[in-house]
Amino acid sequence: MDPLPTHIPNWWDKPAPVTIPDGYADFVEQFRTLQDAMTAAAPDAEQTRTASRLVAELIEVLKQSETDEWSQLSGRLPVPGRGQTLIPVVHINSETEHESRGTVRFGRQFLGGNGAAHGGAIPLMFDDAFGRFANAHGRAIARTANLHIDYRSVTPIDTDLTVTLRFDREEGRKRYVTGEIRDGDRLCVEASGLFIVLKPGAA
Ligand SMILES: CCCCCCCCCCCCCC(=O)SCCNC(=O)CCNC(=O)[C@H](O)C(C)(C)COP(=O)(O)OP(=O)(O)OC[C@H]1O[C@@H](n2cnc3c(N)ncnc32)[C@H](O)[C@@H]1OP(=O)(O)O
Repeated sequence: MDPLPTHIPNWWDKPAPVTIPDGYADFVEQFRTLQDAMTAAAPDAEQTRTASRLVAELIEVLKQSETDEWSQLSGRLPVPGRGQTLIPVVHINSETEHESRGTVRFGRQFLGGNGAAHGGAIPLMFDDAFGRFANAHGRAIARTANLHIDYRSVTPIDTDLTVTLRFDREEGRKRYVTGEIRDGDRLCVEASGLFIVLKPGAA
C-alpha cells in the first residue's frame, strides 16, 4: 500500500501542495543507498578525495533550490518514508483505522554493531510511524507526548522485518498506540506511545 494515503494532514495545513518532479522519489531512494554505501565503505585516500568532491558538487546542486520548511519536498511527500532520508522507511501493506501492517528494512546506515540495528534508530522509526498513524484517518493533529521501547531481542539490519501498529484507544485528547517489530516469528521490539491532540491555537 505504498505510497502513503493522501488524506494524512500536513502540518497545520499550512504548506501549499507541492509539485513532485519526475524522478524525485528515485533520487530519495538513491540518497538512502548513498548513506548505506558510505557506512559500508572503507575508501582509500584517492577514493575519499573523489567521493568528497562528488558530494560537494551534490550539495551545490541542492543548495540552488534551498527553501523554507513550508515549501521543501522532504517530510511531507506521498513517497515511501516521506522523503526523510534519516528515518527508516516503513512500507505499509495494509491499514485500517485501528491497525497498520507493513515492513521495514534497516539499511547498513542504521548499524549499531555486530549486525544489530542501532537502538536509537528504532524509536526514530516508531515515532514517525506512530505519528503518521495517530494523525491519519481524519484524526485531529496530535504530538508525541511519550514513547516507550522494549528491545526484546536483536533487530537485524539488511533484513525485511514486519511492523505492526495498533491504535489502541482514545481518551479525551490522549491517543494510545502500540506496535511491534518481528523477524519472522521472533519478537524484536515492542513499543507504545502516547499522542496528545493539540489545544486550539497550540503550535
Ligand atoms: C505531528 C503530526 C503532524 C501530521 C503529519 C503526519 C506525518 C508526521 C509523522 C511524524 C510525526 C512525528 C511526531 C513527533 O515527533 S512530534 C515532536 C515530539 N513531540 C513534541 O515535541 C511534543 C512536546 N510536548 C508538547 O508539545 C506538549 O507537552 C503536549 C502537546 C504533548 C501536551 O501538552 P498539553 O499542554 O496539550 O497537555 P496538558 O498538559 O494539557 O496534558 C493533557 C493530558 O496529557 C497528559 N500528559 C501530558 N504529557 C504527558 C506525558 N509526557 N506523559 C503522560 N501524560 C502526559 C497530562 O497529564 C494530561 O492528562 P489528564 O490530566 O488530562 O488526564
